[in-house]
Amino acid sequence: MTEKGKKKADTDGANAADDPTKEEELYLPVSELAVSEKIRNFYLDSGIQSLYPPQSQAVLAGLLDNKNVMISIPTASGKTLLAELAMLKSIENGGKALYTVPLRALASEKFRRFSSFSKMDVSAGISTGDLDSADEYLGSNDIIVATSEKVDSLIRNETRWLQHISVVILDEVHLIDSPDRGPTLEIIITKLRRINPEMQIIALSATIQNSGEVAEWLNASHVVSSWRPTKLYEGVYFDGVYKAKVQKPSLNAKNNLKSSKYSKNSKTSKTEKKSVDADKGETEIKIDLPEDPDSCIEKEIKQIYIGKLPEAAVSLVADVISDSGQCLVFESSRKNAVGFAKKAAPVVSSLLKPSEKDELAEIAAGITEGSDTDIAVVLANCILHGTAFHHAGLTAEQRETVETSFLAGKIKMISSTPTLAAGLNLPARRVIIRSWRRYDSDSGMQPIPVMEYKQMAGRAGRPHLDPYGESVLIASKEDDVDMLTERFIEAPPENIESKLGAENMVRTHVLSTIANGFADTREKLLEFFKGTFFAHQRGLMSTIALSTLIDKCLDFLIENEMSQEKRKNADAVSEALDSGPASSPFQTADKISKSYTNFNGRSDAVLIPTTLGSLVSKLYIDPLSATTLLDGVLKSKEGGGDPAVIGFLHLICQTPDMKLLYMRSSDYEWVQEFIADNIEHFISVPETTKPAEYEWFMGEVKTAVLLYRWISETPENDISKEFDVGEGDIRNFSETAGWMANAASRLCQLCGFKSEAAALSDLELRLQYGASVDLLSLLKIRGIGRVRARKLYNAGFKSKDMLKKSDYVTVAGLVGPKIAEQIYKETGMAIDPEDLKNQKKRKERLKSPQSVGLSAKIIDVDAGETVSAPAGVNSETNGDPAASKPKKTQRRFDEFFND
Ligand SMILES: Nc1ncnc2c1ncn2[C@@H]1O[C@H](COP(=O)(O)OP(=O)(O)OP(=O)(O)O)[C@@H](O)[C@H]1O
Repeated sequence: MTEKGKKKADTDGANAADDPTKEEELYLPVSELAVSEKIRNFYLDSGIQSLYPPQSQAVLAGLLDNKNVMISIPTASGKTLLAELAMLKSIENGGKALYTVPLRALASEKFRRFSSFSKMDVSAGISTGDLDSADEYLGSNDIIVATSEKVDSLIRNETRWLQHISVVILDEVHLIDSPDRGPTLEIIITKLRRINPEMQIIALSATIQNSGEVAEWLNASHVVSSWRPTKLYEGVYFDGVYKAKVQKPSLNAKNNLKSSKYSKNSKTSKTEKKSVDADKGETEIKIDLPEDPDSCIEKEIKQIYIGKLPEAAVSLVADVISDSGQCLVFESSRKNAVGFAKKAAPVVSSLLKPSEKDELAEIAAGITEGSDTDIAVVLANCILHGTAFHHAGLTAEQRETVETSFLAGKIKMISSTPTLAAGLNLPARRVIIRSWRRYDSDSGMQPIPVMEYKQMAGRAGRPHLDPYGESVLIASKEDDVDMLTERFIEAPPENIESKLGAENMVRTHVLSTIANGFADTREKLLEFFKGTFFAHQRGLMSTIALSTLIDKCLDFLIENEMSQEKRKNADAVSEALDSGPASSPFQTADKISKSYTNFNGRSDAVLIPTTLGSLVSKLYIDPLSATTLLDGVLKSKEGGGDPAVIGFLHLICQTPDMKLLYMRSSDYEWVQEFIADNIEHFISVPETTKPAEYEWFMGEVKTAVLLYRWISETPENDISKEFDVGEGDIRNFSETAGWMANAASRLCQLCGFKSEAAALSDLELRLQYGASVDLLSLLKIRGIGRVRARKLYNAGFKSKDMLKKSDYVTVAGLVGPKIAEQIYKETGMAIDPEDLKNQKKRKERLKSPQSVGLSAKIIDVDAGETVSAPAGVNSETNGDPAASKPKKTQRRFDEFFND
């Protein structure tokens, strides 16, 4: 650190961040940062000369001095850079960093970024393995990226390198508010703080109302700012007019940027003019209002007249794309997201250049190469026209293609469900929030939360690319304009609230807390939970709620033999110490406290995890799932054993860890019939006289049938149509079911139920690959997949061993050269060089001048069987680039806009 920089950090510390008069510190030069020259040069070389004002604040608040900092600043204002600086500084001091994210896709994005740190000799790893593995091999990395669920499982599996973490980054910490993910996030923070009391915590969040409360909980300096690198206009569109306001940068809510040595944009132009498209009759008026004396936020208003197409949102999309911008449209449902991408496609297509169309055709071809489902074809068709949709029903690969093609500027518009708002960094010039209401099963259509609106709106304005961003709410009547402005644009975001009070959440975390030795008495359990945000936020009230919940959960765990309660006496204490997970790195010497006090009137006893309890904790399943699975297997054994696959699948669907498909009115008849036909295969069937239970049972059966179709090799497209789900949903269902099958198998092993353990282990593999049992031997070859495995099997190659008798050309003809090479490598066979030469020649022929271009790309895939078609397809295109579309895509193209 330079002397000057050091002095500032020492003397000013966190207080400087609260002092708006110290403007010269607002744009801290990178060259003066208290990090090594190597790190400074890395950023200087990438064009970052100085820190943005909120970033400077964070540094002054102790980011580089091992202090905890809670940073609540808008999207794209440079949070990741702050996380990087804190991590690099800590690593420089001999530490190790853990970067936690809410989504796997985000983990990959961050991992890609941190991999570029190899230039500074800093290594990065990503922990995406199964939720029951310790991933010890990652310990050699300086930075490890993981989702919060994965971190929770690493703690449960007592991963050793966790003890060496010197800085943890909590990305999107406002997700503490999420009922699904929030409790786990709170618990991992609480546990990590116990494991490494000296660890620095950097919490990153979008602007939320009560970030101060989170900062207090984390004992962190608080940096809050509405400063953005690009201006964000927030407004409402009605009847051809978009009226918007922009809020000028505000630091710590009260700071006002004045001109200074480092401030670059202290004044914004008052009379900027946008180019006017005469055809559309577009004009722009901007009026600067005087400073608002209360908030010190300057307001600027603009009004744009947008050419009216029959659909307002399409006009807004066309307007921004014709001005070289890109657009994100948020919808309330998947159906609407797909519908709007289709609706906007012809208009967007008319604005594309021929070269852009060619690029899009290649991307579309990639989509149809990867999947044969109807939805993939619709997506490919949209992409050909420059639009796309994005929702959880798409596969991870499809979503990634849409995201990267949008980031590269090729796809011009994405219409998406709100999941994208909380996800990747996908900024656009204009964000349109087409549906500001969403359906709620309890209360019907309801306005979305302000925080969600702000997250969506905040995606507008790409730093370094767009001069400004615009968010647009669409009013359907004039009266709605003011209402929408007040309800969303001018409203503060809601407070975030802990969701840890739910019994199922507490149950699973009580078990893991005992299993890892974080607490061994009821009192210590309560003490542990007092370290959570739930307890911090609720204060004294939480003690009553928590002690009642903990008692209830402990009763369940003791009754189901996952924990034992031993009364205090010398034997019990030594027994507890002996029988606990002695190798746990997290247990401290004071594991068994000398003084036991009564807890809630219960006995002063030691809590010990049983072997079953420890296993359930490591398997990362709800303890209730474990009892459901074990009870089911026991019941099936009592009934003679050997249940059919559908029986096991239904058992898995009975666990609380599985999400279920909804019953539609058209489902009742066939599900009832299916139950009647297979009644003897179900391990338990509720009585029809209990309608609520029976209704639930039918949902479980419906989900089990989907899984059954998947493992019976029913094509994905057929499953999609039958159950009205996307390919991504099929993968999610089968992945969770596979995880439960694995857990069930391990539980059976523990209980000595060998044949059930083996059957469930086979089922896990089948769920993983979506294939019948006869393919299992082949499916163990990496990257082979169920379709290729079936081709090999049908050609007589029924196992790895039988493949050893094959010749390369035949195998390559069946599965394509790449996979054939992989098979040969894995089975230890050598490829005859002559065979390889012939194969290459064949490939070259396919790349002949007639085959070049899109059609070659589509046809020349690695699945050998399709390679015979290029000439026919190419002759169809007749050299016309517009006709260079995938055959399949074109075939279904006519139907595309008609439904
Ligand atoms: N001080 C800076 N000077 C110039 N560019 C910067 C600076 N800080 C960050 N950036 C750039 O701004 C862009 C957005 O930064 P970043 O991704 O860190 O924002 P973010 O707040 O993490 O966004 P999000 O909320 O979407 O995750 C990146 O391209 C980054 O390189």
